[in-house]
Amino acid sequence: MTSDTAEQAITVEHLQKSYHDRRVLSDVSFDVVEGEIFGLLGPNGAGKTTIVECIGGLRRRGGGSISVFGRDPADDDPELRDVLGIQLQESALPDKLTVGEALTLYASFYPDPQSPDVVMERLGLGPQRDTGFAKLSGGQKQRLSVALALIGRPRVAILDELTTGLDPQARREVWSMLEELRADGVTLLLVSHFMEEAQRLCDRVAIIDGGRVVALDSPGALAAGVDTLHRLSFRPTRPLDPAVLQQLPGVGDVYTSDDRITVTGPDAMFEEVFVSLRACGVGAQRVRVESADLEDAFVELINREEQP
Ligand SMILES: Nc1ncnc2c1ncn2[C@@H]1O[C@H](COP(=O)(O)OP(=O)(O)OP(=O)(O)O)[C@@H](O)[C@H]1O
Repeated sequence: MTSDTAEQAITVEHLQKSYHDRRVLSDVSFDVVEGEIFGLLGPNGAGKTTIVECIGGLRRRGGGSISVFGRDPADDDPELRDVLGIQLQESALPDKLTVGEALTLYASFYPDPQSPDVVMERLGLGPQRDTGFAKLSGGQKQRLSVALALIGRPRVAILDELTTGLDPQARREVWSMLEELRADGVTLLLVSHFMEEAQRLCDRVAIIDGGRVVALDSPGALAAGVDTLHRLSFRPTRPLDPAVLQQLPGVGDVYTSDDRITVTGPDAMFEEVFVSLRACGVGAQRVRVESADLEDAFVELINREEQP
């Protein structure tokens, strides 16, 4: 967690980037405080990878400024390489290079690396120590790319869709590992499409859409922003035409799945729904009520952006 005395790990101000005259980042600003897990969320093509590649010094920005612990990634400063670990969506290594060799090689680039054995163990790659890169499964390649990003004991690690392609158990193991890293004071910048991941891990998230930051806050605060939205679901005791509920004041969506009906809307809709059910002579069984979460906030923010 962050403390009052923590310094800025990453500062991005008015970042702009175009590819062949097409503007993909128009004006992106945010900062990541030392020791926090910061998430970048957004739909496909929003510009998240471009942002992290500019921060990692892998892409030249078109405008604005970036600082990583006071260093500009555009300067190709060798000290930056020692403090920053980056795992990208698709990393390719020579087919025959084994997991053990790759980690030993990468460890040799850094002044104070972690032991390849420890990292292999932590990421469950021990059994693949002597397996060549081409023979690893998609999830094993993913674990290896995370291991390579962390081997140099970075102060800040950028992880782009690190759990995509991992099975649920491996995903949870990686989450625990990230929580341990945070406890060790490592700053983490995650790009993710998994709202559950962001909600569980991130201290703050920026939602990116169309090359801009459309919201930035803690997952809880973003969810609270759409907290007027609730989801009521129940099993009707008799068949019910969903259109009856759809026309009630305040009701947003009504959908049926298996034998359940789900209705979304503000607090005030509950009474309307139950009065209407009673009027139709329909009872409600196994009633569930859920409040908005980060995913609801994400969908609402992106929809809002898409409206003319
Ligand atoms: N090398 C490139 N040349 C031209 N256009 C590119 C290049 N890389 C990315 N783009 C475009 O820039 C935009 C932003 O891409 P980017 O990969 O940063 O998005 P993203 O938010 O990471 O997407 P995703 O969630 O799908 O990974 C997209 O429209 C993409 O097509």
